[in-house]
Amino acid sequence: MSRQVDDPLALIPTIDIDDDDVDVPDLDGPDEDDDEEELISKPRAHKMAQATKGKALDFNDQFQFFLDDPDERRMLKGKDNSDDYLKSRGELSNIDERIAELRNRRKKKPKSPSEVEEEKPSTDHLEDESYEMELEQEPVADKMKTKESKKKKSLKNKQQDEFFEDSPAFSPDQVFSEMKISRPLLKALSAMGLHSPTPIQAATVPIALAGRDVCACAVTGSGKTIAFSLPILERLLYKPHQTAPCTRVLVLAPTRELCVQIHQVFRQLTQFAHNITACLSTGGLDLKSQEAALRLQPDVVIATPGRLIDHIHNSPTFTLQNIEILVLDEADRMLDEYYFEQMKEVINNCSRTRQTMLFSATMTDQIKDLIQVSLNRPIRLFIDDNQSVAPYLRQEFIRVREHREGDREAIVAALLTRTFHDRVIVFAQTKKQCHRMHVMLGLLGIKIGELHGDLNQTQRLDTLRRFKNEEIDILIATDLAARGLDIDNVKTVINFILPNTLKHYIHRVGRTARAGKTGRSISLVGENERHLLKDILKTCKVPAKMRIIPQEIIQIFRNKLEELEPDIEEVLKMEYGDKMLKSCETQIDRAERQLKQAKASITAPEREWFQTRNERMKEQDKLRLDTHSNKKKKFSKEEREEIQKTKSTPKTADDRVKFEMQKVSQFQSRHPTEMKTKKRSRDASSFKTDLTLDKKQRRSKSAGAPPPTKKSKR
Ligand SMILES: Nc1ncnc2c1ncn2[C@@H]1O[C@H](COP(=O)(O)OP(=O)(O)OP(=O)(O)O)[C@@H](O)[C@H]1O
Repeated sequence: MSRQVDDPLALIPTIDIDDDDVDVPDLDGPDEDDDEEELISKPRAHKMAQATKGKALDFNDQFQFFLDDPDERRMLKGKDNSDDYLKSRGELSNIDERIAELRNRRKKKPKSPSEVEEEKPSTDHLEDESYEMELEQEPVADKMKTKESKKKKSLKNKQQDEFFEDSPAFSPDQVFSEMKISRPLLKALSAMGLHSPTPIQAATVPIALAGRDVCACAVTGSGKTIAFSLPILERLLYKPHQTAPCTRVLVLAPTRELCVQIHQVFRQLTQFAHNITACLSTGGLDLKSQEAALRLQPDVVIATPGRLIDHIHNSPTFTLQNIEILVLDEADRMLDEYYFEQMKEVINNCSRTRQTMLFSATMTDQIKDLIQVSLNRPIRLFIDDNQSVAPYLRQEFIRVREHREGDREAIVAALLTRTFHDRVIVFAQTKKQCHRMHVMLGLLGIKIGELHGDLNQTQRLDTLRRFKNEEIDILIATDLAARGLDIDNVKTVINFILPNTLKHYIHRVGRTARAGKTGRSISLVGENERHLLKDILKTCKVPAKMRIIPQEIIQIFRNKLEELEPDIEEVLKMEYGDKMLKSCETQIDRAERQLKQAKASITAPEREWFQTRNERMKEQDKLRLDTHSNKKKKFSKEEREEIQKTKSTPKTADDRVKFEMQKVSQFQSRHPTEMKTKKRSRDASSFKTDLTLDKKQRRSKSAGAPPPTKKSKR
């Protein structure tokens, strides 16, 4: 391993990423393509484990996060959050029971030739060269372009260098006991089966302990959570609060699932340090019990931005004024989408003397703006370049030919029934497609669960729990599951469609090959996605593979899925009926509650929010990918009939893929070249001004401004 501390522009290569140096296990074995289906079967998996044995000494294969935390389950209080309640309402099991019923009905029929064929083992074919050829075919002009952009980049890097400081050298062969960490934490690490720090941990802990701001970037699954948790806990242990208890640490993360996971790591690390308290504050969990927990002034709060802002404005005793350490985990994702304004609000509410640590597996330009304004002389810890996938990830691609886009569902069905039977995450672009594939693959007899934003929090956590506990083999998810989730032993990630950007791709495939383990990603690539494929291939350190599934197999699965279509429709229709019924019941419940409150003349105080209703709706409209708006549009009779007609015509496999593609391209046109648009940089600079103003200035700014808009009623 080499270190480049004297070159301030360079990344700190704690993991050497040159092809020559990386000890990548030979996942391919002998180049016998016909044996490919064995790769995931048990004997081969064992072989893979053997092959990597001893090559990833930084990681402990045995370590696991706690899966069923009683405290988190307690948080899921109230009827919305009780498993039993949902089961009694049939919400958790209904869909799977219906699928099972329809399968039983089908089983009674004799097997069709397609079913016989479907059960035959895979004869997929793997090729190396095709994509290499593709790279060779790149026009010279492209290469020139790359050189040019490198030049620009180095200029920009120069400017950034004046801002960043470099990390002091650290020993890559350290063990935790050699670091300045207190006994209770060392004991906890040892109980978790962790003995030596990963490179990002070895680099971060001493710097963070010295109180410096940190900007860290390391590949997915490299142990970033413990990298920031350890110094935080050490500081809390070493420097207990002087006066009354108060919240001293805030960890912000983009998804509720990720917060739950970080909370679990804190609980594990504090198992021998009972005086440190950590509390979750995320949407979807019971508001009242969270308020009660926050009133106790926990040392650490782990939160998603939205719910935290709610507490800042509506929980009287809760304040961020005493925050000593702020962690922004998966910071780039939080700046995307709906979190932009909310991040501003949270950071502005934190004490200005805080230490800030920013972590991400990928860096964007927008995040660099955030770093400039919210971090103070940060130390830059870039363990890998910011476009790396995990070192032991094997990347495969399946070409979807032009005019054959409708094959995608059949291809995924073929992969899951013939080759990749368990520990697989399939990513789709939309919630609708996720749900449809749950039904479709369930009807094929696959034990599957879905994870996306249309589910309530209990359902989301329950699906995750079932997948972690291996009660289901396949998880089908949107990008909600792409960030930060650490699920043990995910063998394969399948992209039904390539995601919006390279960054999204890196995070998706980062759900496998974690903590020094091996893993595989398989992405379906159509003609429209070739530009992103090229970008991916440029970043490949290990040659990518092209998987070819024989067209006759795909056709068999297409026929099979067409046969299943009436059953899929039936399940979806039944569900729609249930949904309508449930929505009526909810409305009745709400009306009854309002009536009761009116009678008792109790009106619950309205909750405050930092934006007015109008501002919020405007922001949501701006961020929406489709043309649908919050404002109710009045349609003419003809328009209504037309909408009804398109809604009722059954969609074909091609239509569905087109819809998915449309979503991807809507995102890309909204974020051309990953948020480098003028509009976005304007947004970022406004962020800059807002953040550099101190509280007094902000108050006088809003006093001088036209009518104050912030702090509206929610
Ligand atoms: N020092 C260590 N030794 C062995 N295993 C470790 C160590 N630190 C963390 N791990 C393991 O690494 C896995 C990934 O950790 P973590 O989720 O923090 O990664 P991450 O870098 O945050 O990933 P992502 O970018 O996807 O969020 C955890 O399951 C944990 O088991």
